Amino acid sequence: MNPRLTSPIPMVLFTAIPTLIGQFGMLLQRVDYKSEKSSQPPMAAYDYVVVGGGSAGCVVAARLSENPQVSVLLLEAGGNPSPLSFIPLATPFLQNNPTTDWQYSTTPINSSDILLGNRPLVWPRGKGLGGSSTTNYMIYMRGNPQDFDQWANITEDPRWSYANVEKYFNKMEDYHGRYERDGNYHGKNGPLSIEPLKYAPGLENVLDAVKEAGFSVRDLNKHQQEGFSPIDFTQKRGRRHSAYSAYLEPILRRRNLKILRYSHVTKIHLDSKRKATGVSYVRKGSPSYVSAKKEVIVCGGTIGSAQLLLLSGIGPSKHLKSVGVKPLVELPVGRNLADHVITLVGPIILKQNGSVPVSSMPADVTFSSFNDFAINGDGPFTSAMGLMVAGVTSSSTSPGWPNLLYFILSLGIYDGLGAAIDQVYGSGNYTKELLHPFIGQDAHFTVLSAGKPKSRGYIELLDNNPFSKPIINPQYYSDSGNQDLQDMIEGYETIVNLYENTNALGYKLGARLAKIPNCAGYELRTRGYYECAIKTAIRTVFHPVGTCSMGKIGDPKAVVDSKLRVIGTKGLRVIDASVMPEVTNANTNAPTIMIGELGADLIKENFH
Ligand SMILES: Cc1cc2nc3c(=O)[nH]c(=O)nc-3n(C[C@H](O)[C@H](O)[C@H](O)COP(=O)(O)OP(=O)(O)OC[C@H]3O[C@@H](n4cnc5c(N)ncnc54)[C@H](O)[C@@H]3O)c2cc1C
Repeated sequence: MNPRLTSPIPMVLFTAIPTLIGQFGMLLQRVDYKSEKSSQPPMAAYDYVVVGGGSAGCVVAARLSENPQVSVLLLEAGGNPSPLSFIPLATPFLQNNPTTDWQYSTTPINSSDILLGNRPLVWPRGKGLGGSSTTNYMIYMRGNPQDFDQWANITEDPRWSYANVEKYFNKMEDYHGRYERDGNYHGKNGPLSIEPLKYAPGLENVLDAVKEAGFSVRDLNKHQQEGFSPIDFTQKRGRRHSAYSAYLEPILRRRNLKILRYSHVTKIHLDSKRKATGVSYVRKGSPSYVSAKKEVIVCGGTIGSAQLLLLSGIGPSKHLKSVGVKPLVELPVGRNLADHVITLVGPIILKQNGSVPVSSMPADVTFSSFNDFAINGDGPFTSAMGLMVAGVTSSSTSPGWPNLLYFILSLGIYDGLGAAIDQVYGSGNYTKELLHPFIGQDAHFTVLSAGKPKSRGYIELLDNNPFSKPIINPQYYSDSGNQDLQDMIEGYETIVNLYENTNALGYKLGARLAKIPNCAGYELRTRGYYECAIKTAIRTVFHPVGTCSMGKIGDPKAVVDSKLRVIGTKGLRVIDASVMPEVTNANTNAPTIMIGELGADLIKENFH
């Protein structure tokens, strides 16, 4: 037993934290809601109307309004980022929280051999300025160069090749990460601050094991190749640095940029020539309309953008008719939904007869660690869920192009950890019960993800009410060749070897994978066991993309062209994660911000 994990903080108090944070968040939001009064009412028309102030929307609004000659309106359904969002340690409490999150869930994942079967999965999406970049885990990863070359192939537009998008990554970065001294590969002086991992008990053991297992420890953002690395985060002085902090906060007083919060856009209006003329929105309960003189730019994210296009009559006509929306433009909106499905490998119990350094939220929350955070931007408060190492490897089907993604978490098991994980995923009491026998033990977990999944899901409208949550069916593991599952099994084996068959972790720390009760019938460390474990707790790592995919005209999957213009319309673009035709083998915030930068340049081509 590790005494740090059976903290002196009474558990009743600790497990009450999510509720307290929820109540506090509600209070803050009430104040923020009341404060949303425009000193000047919005104008009747703007050159550009941007819908959604998330990762991409903040970039687009900021870059377009750099030109004082153009007027820009940004409409965001939520409010300002919650003050809690700046504290990385509080990240898990921002999800599934009505003040910061849309609280979407999927259709029930139904398969008889899935323990979480017939249960919808929680699908968090950030609500408010900064969007999901204000609620995410801040991991900074560009993706593999081949991921972007794949987009260039699909669109037949070299703008999306890595050779071209690299300059946009450099433009957005103010890089002070782990590899700062490693040449000029990263951008400096861009708006988005990137810092190295600051709190990671047990990191050296993992890095030693990685090398023993034959992998390199290398910068995964430098022409991504197989390997592992301590994670770089979008933080500034240890605080979250979201798209809001990076792009909008510094320009809030710009005169040609109007931001309206608590403004939910309900419809895009198209004239008889399919030109976008403006949008309807509901601001603090009151309906309104605003005209767009040049363009409407939809940045509502993978769910929000698809939903808004569908509500506006852009999508599969059969579906639109079935929910009472008049079809105007036939496009596969909402289809081609790709996401990084995950399994949580663990708990991996470390050293049975003594303790090793691991992070533990109750023990980490001390006055002195808070001070360290407030004054130095350092210490446990900079850490979200004990995240410390990321990795990418190639399965046997994808040599030379990594298609598996790993995140290693140092997380000792305290009473309340299982409930915190269940809160994030909406997985009932599954994790709480799984971890209960191990309370007080040092542990790691690995989030293992199919980084280049073949399975595709869809988003549809439930009805024609813009405030109804859409139907989300991710259809994980539905690919015809069963490739996603086979890749995940290989990834599982990689992690078990890393922990159990290396000196640094297996021998010195006695790392052992704990068995999942649901898979008791399978021998541990067999493919049968891995398959059972993977299917037992299917979850997301929150990277849905592709519902407004870009492609060349005539491509049956394409919703926007390579300039991100909605096909068959005028004056209407989508710029956000939904346009990725294939997900990158990486977290999706960095590529989405890059899409915002490149997309803004595409619009600027028409400035003169
Ligand atoms: C819990 C979580 C953890 C994640 N962790 C990471 C991570 O560690 N690293 C990483 O790189 N990526 C991570 N991601 C993914 C990444 O944050 C997203 O891919 C990225 O933020 C998507 O950006 P976006 O602009 O497409 O959408 P969003 O950032 O979600 O922005 C969409 C915005 O539009 C607004 N909106 C939607 N509909 C409307 C409407 N009708 N009217 C007005 N406004 C509207 C929303 O409120 C929101 O502000 C995570 C995501 C989540 C949810």
